[in-house]
Amino acid sequence: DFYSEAQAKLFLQFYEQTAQVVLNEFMEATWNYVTNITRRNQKNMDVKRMLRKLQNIDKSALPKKDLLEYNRLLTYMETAYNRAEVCLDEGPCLTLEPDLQEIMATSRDQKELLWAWQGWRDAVGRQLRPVFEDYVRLSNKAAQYNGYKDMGALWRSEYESDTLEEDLEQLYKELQPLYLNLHAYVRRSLYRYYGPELIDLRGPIPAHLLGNMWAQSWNNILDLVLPYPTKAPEDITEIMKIQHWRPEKMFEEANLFFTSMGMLPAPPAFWIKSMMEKPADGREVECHASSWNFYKFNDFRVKKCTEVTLEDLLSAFHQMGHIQYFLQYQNLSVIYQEGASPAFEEAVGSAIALSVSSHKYLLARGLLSQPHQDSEEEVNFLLGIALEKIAFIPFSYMVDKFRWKVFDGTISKIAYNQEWWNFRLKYQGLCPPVPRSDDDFDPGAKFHIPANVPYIRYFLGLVLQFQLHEALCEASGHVGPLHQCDNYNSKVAGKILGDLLKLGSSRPWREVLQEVTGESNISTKAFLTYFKPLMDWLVTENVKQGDTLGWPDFSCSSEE
Ligand SMILES: C[C@H](NC(=O)O)C(=O)O
Ligand SMILES: [Zn+2]
Repeated sequence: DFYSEAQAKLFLQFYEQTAQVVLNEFMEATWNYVTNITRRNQKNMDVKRMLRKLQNIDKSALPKKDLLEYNRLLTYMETAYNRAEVCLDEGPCLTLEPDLQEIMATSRDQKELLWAWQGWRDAVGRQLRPVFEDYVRLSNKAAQYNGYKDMGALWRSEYESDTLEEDLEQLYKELQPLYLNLHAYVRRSLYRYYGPELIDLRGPIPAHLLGNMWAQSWNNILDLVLPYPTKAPEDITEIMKIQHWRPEKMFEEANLFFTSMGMLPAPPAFWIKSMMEKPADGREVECHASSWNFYKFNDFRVKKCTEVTLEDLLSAFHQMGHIQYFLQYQNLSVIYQEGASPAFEEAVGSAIALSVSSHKYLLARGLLSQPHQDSEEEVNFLLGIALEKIAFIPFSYMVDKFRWKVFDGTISKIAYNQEWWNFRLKYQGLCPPVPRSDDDFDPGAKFHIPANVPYIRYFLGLVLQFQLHEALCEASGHVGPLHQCDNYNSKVAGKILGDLLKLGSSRPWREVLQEVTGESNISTKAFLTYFKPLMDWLVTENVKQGDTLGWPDFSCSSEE
């Protein structure tokens, strides 16, 4: 064998020490950059980034010249995204967070929505179009240096499966009926509000009307689509503002939930070093929310430009799920300090957030005052959750299906934008509200693409979070509909979840999943159980309205 046992141990010890130091320095430098985007920090970040790349040589054994070019491109794309803004003819410029996101979430004026939607894509997408093909070329070169045919293959290898793409297609097929019924119902509601000149009842939905810059989740248009408007739910965002919630309190709420389950509290450094709000001193920062492990005892931080809304409260729980994972596995070797798979990292916080969304929890925490929900109010409630979770199914599936085809060359650079919209039509039943050209680069308007962050983890995490939630609900002794389950205070559930997270990536994810849920594969069963009452209602409603599932009229008025 290549190493004797002793030599192998020695190597791993050496690796452990150097990796831990290099990783810590890399994270510090990158943190300094994303929380204060200046030229100097950028330079510093490049060097550190190289070290990090060199350190985990398996990730990019590129020749130095290519490595420098690759890092320059990555930094350029991410910086361009973080600095992009949309300026009014006279007066202020608007940033994505919070300005443009606020418009997309709250405006009901389609002209204003179009202005924000198009302005953002003009500001950031177009700028990245020229560099993206170099990014693709160098990504594939780096992947080939590591023995993969292209970067998509390297990304997929994270899931230790030689049937990943078939398994993903199967999960998507099982969930598609939910999406088609939600899409038809929402389209009907938007037709009532915006009228036939904007909405074709047999066509795709214009992408700027769904309450989100990328139409990836539609929770912000619940008021437009409420099944029983006379039984509208209380507005939790309003209640949070009236109760003077602050970002720090939102993270404290999440921390409290984990400790109520007997799990680990966020350490002092977290509360001191995190960036929980967009700085008021004019510093340019990367607002996209993320959690950070500094590979140094108890130094874990979150970075989020938190607004006081229900959406951001749930997002704070999502981030605290990442922090809890860091805490639980921090005594493992650096090599194992990651999730069982990236999907597990994305599922933890969101699984807890399913308890937080429950009527029972929100009532107990004083965020709702109405003691119970009748069956119609439950349909309203489930639709609210569906607008976030069911709408997200096709978006989270298609982002990397698109990128895998870009990396493997099926989608050539002259077709990037056209293919992106083909995928948006095929999977989401959306179309651009204004004609697009090949100078546009709409994929570049979504953080994860310029930031080089894989996305299929969110699709798998979406399914897995319900699977974990169901297992924890069973353990905590919940009886009744899954959507009424709240695991707050359950030490039994906390023990199961804590033991899962302590393993990091030291055990194959199928084994780990089997121990917690009894199944060794990611399964849509819990997702379908959770939404069954709503699905029955949607199917009945769509039949009553005579609505067509899907979008046989395949183009928007703007594309005629
Ligand atoms: C779902 C994904 N979440 C994240 O990046 O934390 C997103 O925002 O698109
Ligand atoms: Zn995440």
